[in-house]
Amino acid sequence: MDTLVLPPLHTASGCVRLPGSKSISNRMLLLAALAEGTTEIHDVLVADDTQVMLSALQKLGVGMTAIDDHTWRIKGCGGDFPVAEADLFMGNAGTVIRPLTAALALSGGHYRLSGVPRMHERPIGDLVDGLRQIGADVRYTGEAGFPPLEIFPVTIQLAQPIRLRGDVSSQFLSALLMALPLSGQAAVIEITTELISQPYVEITLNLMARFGVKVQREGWQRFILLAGQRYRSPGVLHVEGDASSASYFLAAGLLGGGPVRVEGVGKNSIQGDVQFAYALESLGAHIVWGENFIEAKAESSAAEKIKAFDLDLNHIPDAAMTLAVCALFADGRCVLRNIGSWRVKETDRITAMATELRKLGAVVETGGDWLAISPAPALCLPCTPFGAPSGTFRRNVAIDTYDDHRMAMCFSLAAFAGVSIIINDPGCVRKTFPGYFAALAEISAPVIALDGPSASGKGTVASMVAAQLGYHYLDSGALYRLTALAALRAGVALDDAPRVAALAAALPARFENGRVFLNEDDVTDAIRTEEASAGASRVAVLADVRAALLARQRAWRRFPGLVADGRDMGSVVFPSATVKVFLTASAEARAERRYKQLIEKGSAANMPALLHDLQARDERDAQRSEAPLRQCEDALQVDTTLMDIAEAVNAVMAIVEEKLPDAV
Ligand SMILES: Nc1ncnc2c1ncn2[C@@H]1O[C@H](COP(=O)(O)OP(=O)(O)O)[C@@H](O)[C@H]1O
Ligand SMILES: Nc1ccn([C@H]2C[C@H](O)[C@@H](COP(=O)(O)OP(=O)(O)O)O2)c(=O)n1
Repeated sequence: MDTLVLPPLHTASGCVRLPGSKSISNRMLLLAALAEGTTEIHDVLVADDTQVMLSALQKLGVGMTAIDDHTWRIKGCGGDFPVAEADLFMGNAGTVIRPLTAALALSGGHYRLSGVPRMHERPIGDLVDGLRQIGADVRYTGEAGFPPLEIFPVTIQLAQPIRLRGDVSSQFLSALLMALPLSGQAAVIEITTELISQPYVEITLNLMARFGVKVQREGWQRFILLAGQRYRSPGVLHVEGDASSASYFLAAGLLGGGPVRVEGVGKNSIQGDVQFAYALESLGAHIVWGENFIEAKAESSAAEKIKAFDLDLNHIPDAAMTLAVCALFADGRCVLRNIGSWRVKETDRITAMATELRKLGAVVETGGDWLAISPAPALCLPCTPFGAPSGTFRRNVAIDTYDDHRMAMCFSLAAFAGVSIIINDPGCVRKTFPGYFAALAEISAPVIALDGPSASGKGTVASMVAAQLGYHYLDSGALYRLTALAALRAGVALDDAPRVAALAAALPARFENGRVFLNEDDVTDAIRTEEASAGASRVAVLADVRAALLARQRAWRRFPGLVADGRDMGSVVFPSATVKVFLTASAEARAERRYKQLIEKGSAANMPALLHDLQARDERDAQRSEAPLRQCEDALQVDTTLMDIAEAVNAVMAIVEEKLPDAV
């Protein structure tokens, strides 16, 4: 089994672009297929659960074109699927099997629906009961009440109101609501129990309205559809970012100090899970709401724990899992209430959560629909950006994830206790967020930033420190050199900012085993020539070029950590770096090093000319308006004039040991 070792995490800050919402993506894809006309859907989530929907619709003969990875053009079939008989694989995607079962039951075809073994343990009886009341012929081919299912063609009768339970999953109601307009008849649904997870039903009603179908609702008990309503394509739609996925990063903003901003959801989101931000506020987070972002940071910078909570979380069952892990950091017993739906999700989440939290040392009590978590006294930690005593937390615990993406994602937050955590089968996040760990690393993986002038030894020292720690290494200067080389080769003037920036943004660069490639061309030596060095220094003054390279540099921040060298690593690219070193040496010492380097390579070298060039480059790097070379206030200086390489490495390692003791 694959495992991922997360390093101890201490701080989190930065910005995360969220993947598209799963709930919205799958509803929009289905409604577009059921509509008349063509719909273009942008920002669709690319993950297992949406792939299940796309594959099923494709198999049903719906006309679909991928414009790019995240954009689909769907030619609606008005509910008349061109393929009238099919076997459809539903994986473990509840947001696919429930609505498709209802839509297919009303479509007049013959279909078989099955999924992974866990899907065959997840109840669907309430929906089937609802469908049978209107004459649908849906049969269980395994155990009664559970998939797999077989659906036969019938004539639908909507004379009586449909009586439906709403206390196991709100998806049964969403599924019926989305399917009923296919009948063209008037319909009434009466909910016979409490309706859980109501905000998800609101998403359904909202999206149906965008496709032209209005549902009248009397409280959460009665839903009325007038006759003759048909879905019509609204043209172009955009999927919001996933609010459940946002919860991990917002929680990281609290546990790791923040601020952490998630982009793609905001104050006008139609997803109920944005309410998680209010829950987090009650734990001590400071939240800022924007049109298209939410930002979280710890309210206080003093050493304190997060506040214990007792919350009814029925409205945010998915994001609530994130709160369960936050409870490890609380100042007392925390209670999560009204979360019975956890029992029928990807796994029995109440049992799974309790088992894994106990491994970390928490005392956990469970009930049918609740969970109480008391951090063991040893776990009552101060919020970590302010110095958690990591010796008190169980370290290197291996967390089982039960093929449940949310178990993997929420338990990653336990690393903010300042201990390493092992995530078993981390790949299960592919269900809704394949890039989750990369995104978490970009805001939280430890960074050691080494800045300084040319030939101070940055590259040599940074790569050796990275090797000692097992960290990744970013030679940011190489990106400027590659940009200059690409421009020289393409005949683009080095001061033509827009064109050089375009080259920088699309740089087909690869770093492999110490070699550097532009496309398939090994340019390791070519970027070190004097021409490329002078060119790099010229393109580095262009603001557009620096902006174009920013995201690329930040993407190097991966687990277990990064050593980055350059001119602005600590000031601009990684301002939250845990360790910042300014490496320097006298101009004479640096010129002498370059001289030796050239002689060793067998190149001609002239000491006075080298010194002159180096001073000119220092001047240009220091005087430019964009990210000039300077020592940050929070950087420690290491002057290597009188040090050899080993001494310089030791000097930097001594700083690392003090600032990042658990890395060494
Ligand atoms: N402390 C040092 N003492 C002597 N030579 C050094 C030292 N640090 C680096 N060098 C040598 O100086 C040259 C330039 O070092 P490099 O790491 O490329 O500097 P930078 O990345 O700062 O431009 C290399 O040949 C390297 O071996
Ligand atoms: N983060 C960075 C890294 C390099 N640069 C500029 C500074 C130099 O002129 C070029 C090449 O950088 P590099 O570190 O490879 O150069 P030296 O080895 O220090 O001579 O790019 C920058 O502006 N910002």
